[in-house]
Amino acid sequence: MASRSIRLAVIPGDGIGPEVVDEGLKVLDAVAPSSGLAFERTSYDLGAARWHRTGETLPDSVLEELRGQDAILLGAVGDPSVPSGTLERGLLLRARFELDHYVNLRPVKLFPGVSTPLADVDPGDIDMIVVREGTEGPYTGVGGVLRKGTPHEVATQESVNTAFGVERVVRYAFEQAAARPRKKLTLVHKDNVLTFAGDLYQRVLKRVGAEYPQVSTDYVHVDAATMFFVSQPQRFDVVVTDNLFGDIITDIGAAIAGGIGLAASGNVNPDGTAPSMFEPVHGSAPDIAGQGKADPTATILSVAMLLDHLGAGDAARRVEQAVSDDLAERSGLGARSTAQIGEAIAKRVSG
Ligand SMILES: NC(=O)c1ccc[n+]([C@@H]2O[C@H](COP(=O)([O-])OP(=O)(O)OC[C@H]3O[C@@H](n4cnc5c(N)ncnc54)[C@H](O)[C@@H]3O)[C@@H](O)[C@H]2O)c1
Ligand SMILES: CC(C)[C@H](C(=O)O)[C@@H](O)C(=O)O
Ligand SMILES: [Mg+2]
Repeated sequence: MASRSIRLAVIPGDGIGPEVVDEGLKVLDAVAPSSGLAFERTSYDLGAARWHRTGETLPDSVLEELRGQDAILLGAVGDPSVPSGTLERGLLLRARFELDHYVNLRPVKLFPGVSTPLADVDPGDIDMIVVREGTEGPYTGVGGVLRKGTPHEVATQESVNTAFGVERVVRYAFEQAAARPRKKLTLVHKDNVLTFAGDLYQRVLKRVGAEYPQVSTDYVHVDAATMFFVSQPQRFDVVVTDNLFGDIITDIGAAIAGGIGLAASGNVNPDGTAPSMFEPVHGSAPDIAGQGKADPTATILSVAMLLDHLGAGDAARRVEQAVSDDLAERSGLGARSTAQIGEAIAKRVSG
């Protein structure tokens, strides 16, 4: 069978980013020959080291190169030696915004044999997808500061929500819900306080929902959602929420599903006007960087999402199965290094 050629951009980034990406690529190399895809990889030197050297975060020329790729795999960005926000906004958010990643897809699933801090959880109780809006909300950078450094300083950070932006992400979430057995979509917001944005989300949910009579909908305030994630995770099937709420609840989602080292994500451009970008939910973890302690599983599961996105569903399922088998045996294996976990999963995929 002739393989379809895929241009894959790899952005290892900072801290544990390069360590976990190495393992993700080992697994990709193991599955690629039987995936129907042939990957041509280009690695991009972006992150703290480049910023120190050149002052650049994501130069226009690199952004244009990224646009020409079919998909992107990213490790993590951010480093204590760089002012907070410089790389997060200048590199990661710039890529998400410029490449119109309006869906930030974050599955929250407890794999068999993985321990969760929650008591009395049955298999299947933690199995949801968070559809986080990716290009709007409080993330756009609208706002500013007056009288900085004085006792009268005023800092504003506005949440931008457009009918266009809300409708497209809500519609995507309905499509996800319609394709799942439970067919349930929960809007998570804070419409009792953020009345303008919350009301827009509510009206769009109702209007678009009329086209999906088979999907049941409900609404949970974000503060209550943080509680229900921990006390009744089985309430949730597909969740749609804004950019900031989605950021916060998916770290909780990671914690209930076995830890941040297992949480995968895709920054998806569903219209295909630019490449989608896959990355673990976690950050650069400076506290453990360079020690071989990082769990590469989140990145490996992000590789599975990347394969799925590229139409290689069978290969994606094989990677997920290999991860699931590895996780099922993990508790008996003692501590393993980043590379040992990656190699064990790659071996399962190959053989
Ligand atoms: N997508 C991204 O690139 C991304 C996401 C989150 C945070 N960040 C950035 O990363 C830096 C650190 O942020 P933070 O400390 O809030 O979040 P973090 O996710 O990097 O780390 C939080 C905690 O989780 C642990 N952890 C994270 N990933 C792990 C893994 N794979 N295996 C084992 N343990 C893991 C860390 O050791 C740390 O104790 C900051 O600069 C932040 O802005 C980047
Ligand atoms: C680093 C930061 C910009 C990012 C976000 O807030 O989206 C991160 O926390 C994430 O969850 O991917
Ligand atoms: Mg986050």
